[in-house]
Amino acid sequence: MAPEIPNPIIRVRDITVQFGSTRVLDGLNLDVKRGEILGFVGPSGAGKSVLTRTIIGLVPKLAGSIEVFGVDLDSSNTSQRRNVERRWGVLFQQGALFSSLTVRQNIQFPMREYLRVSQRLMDEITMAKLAMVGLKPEVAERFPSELSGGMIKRVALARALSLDPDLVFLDEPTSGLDPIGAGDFDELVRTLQRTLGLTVFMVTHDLDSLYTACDRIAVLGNGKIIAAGSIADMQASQHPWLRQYFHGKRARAVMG
Ligand SMILES: Nc1ncnc2c1ncn2[C@@H]1O[C@H](COP(=O)(O)OP(=O)(O)OP(=O)(O)O)[C@@H](O)[C@H]1O
Repeated sequence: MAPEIPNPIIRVRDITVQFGSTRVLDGLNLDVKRGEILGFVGPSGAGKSVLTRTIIGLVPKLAGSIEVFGVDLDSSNTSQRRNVERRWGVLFQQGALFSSLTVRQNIQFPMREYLRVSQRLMDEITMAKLAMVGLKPEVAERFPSELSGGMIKRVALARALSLDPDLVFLDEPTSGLDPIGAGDFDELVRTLQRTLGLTVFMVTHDLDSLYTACDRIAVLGNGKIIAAGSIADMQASQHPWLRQYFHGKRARAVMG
């Protein structure tokens, strides 16, 4: 386990998650620092999405505690929990936009849930968010089926940013994008993190993202964090999975 971080934005302690008799997370501990982009990696099926969904409350845990912004999510009341939820945004795997809603309606979805503002103000915020993620205003009236994969990711990011969050969860944001599209997306996330002071929890398989966008990396294996640190720490690790991942053929291609 990596050393504890003072006043982390997310503090996960001894989390255990099980489906039937299959234990996916097994006493996992993790801290996420304020203002960092944490890249969360690990073998396919290790439980990266499960941890993300457990932190945001979509998957029940068997044991352990989760604090976000210093609030223990189990002992908080409904209004405290809503206050925490209002301060995070989520980009789910595959973008997960509502297919029957336009881009504008998708981006306004969290606003309707959490804000009490006029339609006109919501429309103004929507246009600002579209510009923020590099999309033209006319995209607002399109449906998800009329967008490219890269545009869908950008709209999903705009939706995640709709409530001006302090923290965003990105679950494989560059999956399905070509290398140029993925590189552009990483750069966008980096720029937004710097300009908005965001903390970013990013599940990824993309080595380029780890090198170009992430400040720190945490690796999941056998239900626990097996390593956490900088890219240099990962490269120096003797753990077999890390050696394969950071020194294998794909890594050599990324490193040139
Ligand atoms: N709701 C569920 N019910 C039963 N099993 C589940 C459920 N959600 C996830 N799992 C199982 O938990 C394990 C971890 O899944 P998860 O999607 O978190 O992996 P991952 O590390 O994100 O993988 P990938 O990198 O391939 O996306 C898998 O074996 C999956 O089948």
